Amino acid sequence: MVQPLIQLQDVYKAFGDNVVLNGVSLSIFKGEITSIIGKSGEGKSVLLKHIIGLIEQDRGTILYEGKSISRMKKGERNALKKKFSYMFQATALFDSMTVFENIALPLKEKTRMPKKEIRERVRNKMHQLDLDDIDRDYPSQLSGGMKKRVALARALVTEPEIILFDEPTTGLDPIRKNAVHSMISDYQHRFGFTGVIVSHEIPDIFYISQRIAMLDEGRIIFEGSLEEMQSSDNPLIQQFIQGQESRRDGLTGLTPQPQGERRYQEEMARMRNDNTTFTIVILTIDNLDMVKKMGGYEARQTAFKQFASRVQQSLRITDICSRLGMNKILLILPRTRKDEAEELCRRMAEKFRSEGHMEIQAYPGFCFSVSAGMAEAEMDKPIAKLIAVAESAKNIFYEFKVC
Ligand SMILES: Nc1ncnc2c1ncn2[C@@H]1O[C@H](COP(=O)(O)OP(=O)(O)OP(=O)(O)O)[C@@H](O)[C@H]1O
Repeated sequence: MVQPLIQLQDVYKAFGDNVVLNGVSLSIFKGEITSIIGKSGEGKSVLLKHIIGLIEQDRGTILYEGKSISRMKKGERNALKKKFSYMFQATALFDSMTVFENIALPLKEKTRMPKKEIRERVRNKMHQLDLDDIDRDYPSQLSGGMKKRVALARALVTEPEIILFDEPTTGLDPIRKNAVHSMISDYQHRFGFTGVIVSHEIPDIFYISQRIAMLDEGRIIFEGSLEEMQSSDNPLIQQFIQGQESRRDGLTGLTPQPQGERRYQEEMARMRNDNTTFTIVILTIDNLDMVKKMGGYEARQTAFKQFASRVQQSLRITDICSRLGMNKILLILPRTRKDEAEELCRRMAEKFRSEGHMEIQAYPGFCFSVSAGMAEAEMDKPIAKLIAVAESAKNIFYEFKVC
C-alpha cells in the first residue's frame, strides 16, 4: 500500500460551539490532484487551512510522509512550509504592488534567490500563463480571469511540491474557468506537483482530479476515484450524483462525463434486454495545444466549445454527446452499428467542411484537426475498455485549414 503524502486522522475543530470538523480522516497522495467537494459552509476551506498549518486542530493528527506535523521541530516545520503554496479564494493580490511584484513576492520571502534569477523566473511563469506584457500593471487594472492567473503564477513561482487551491475559479465565466483548470492540469502533468482543490465547480473539476473527497457534516464520507464515486452505494453519494444529473458541462454545455458514463450503462442494459446494439465514437481535437500556443489558454477553451457545439447540433435527438476529459468528446449512438456510425461521422465532417471555418481565423495557416475512433459495444464490456478499443482505431475525421 502506498503511503499517503499527507494524512489527516480524526481531525476535530470547533469555533466556539460551531463544530466544523468532526473527525476528518483523509489521505492525499503524491503527484495527484485531490478535489474536496461538499455543500457551502461545510468546512472545506477550514480543512485546507489545517493542511497548510494556518489553523491548528483541537484534536487529531496530520501526518506528512507518516510523521506528525505538530511533533516536528520548528526548523522541520519551516522547511515543510516552504514545500507548500496556497492559492486563496479571493486571489489576495496586493493592490499596491504591480503584477510583477505580486508574483515575485514568495520568491523574495521564501528564498535567497538573486534578483536576476527572480526576474527570469517571474517572466518565465508569466509567459507560461499568458500574462506577458502586464508586469507593470496593478491588480485593479486587470480582469477577473487575469487576476486569477496572476494568483496562479504566484502560487507556482516557487515551484512548490504541494499546492492548495481554494475555489480557484469562483466568479469566472466557463471559458476562463476552464482555462484556469486547464492551466492547473497542464502544470500538474509537467511538474507533477501534489494538488488539493476545494471547489464548487462540479463536474468541471472532475476532469482534472485523480481523487475526490466529499465532506459532509464535519466528516469525509467518501474518498476515491470518480469511478469509485459513481459505483458507491452510499445513499448520500448517490443523492449527490443524482442532484448533478441535470447539470450541463460548464464549458461545452454537453452532458458531463459522469452522466455520459451512466447513459452508457443504460445502453448496455438495453442491449442485454432487447438484443440491440450501439456504437461509441471518441472525437479528439488533436491539436488543441497548438491552439494554446498560438492564441493562449482561453483560445483553446473557445475552440473546444465551438467544436462541441457543432457536433451537438449535428446529432440525432437520441444520441448522447458527453465531454470526456480536456480535449475529447464521447458520442454514444443507440441502435447504431459501427458502419452506420462511420457514415454518420463522414456526413458530419462533410457538413463542417461545407459550413466553413471555426472562428479561430486570427491565426492564418492554422489547421484544426480532429480524429475519430469508434467501437461497437460488446456485451458487458466496461466503458473504459470500449473507449480503449475506439481510441486504438483512431482516424483523421476532420481537418480544416484556417486561411
Ligand atoms: N477563523 C474562523 N473563526 C470562526 N469561525 C470560522 C473561522 N473560519 C471558518 N469558520 C466557520 O467554519 C465554517 C466552515 O467555513 P468554511 O469557509 O470552511 O466553509 P466552506 O465549506 O469552505 O464554504 P464555501 O464553500 O461556502 O466557501 C463556517 O461556519 C465558518 O463560519
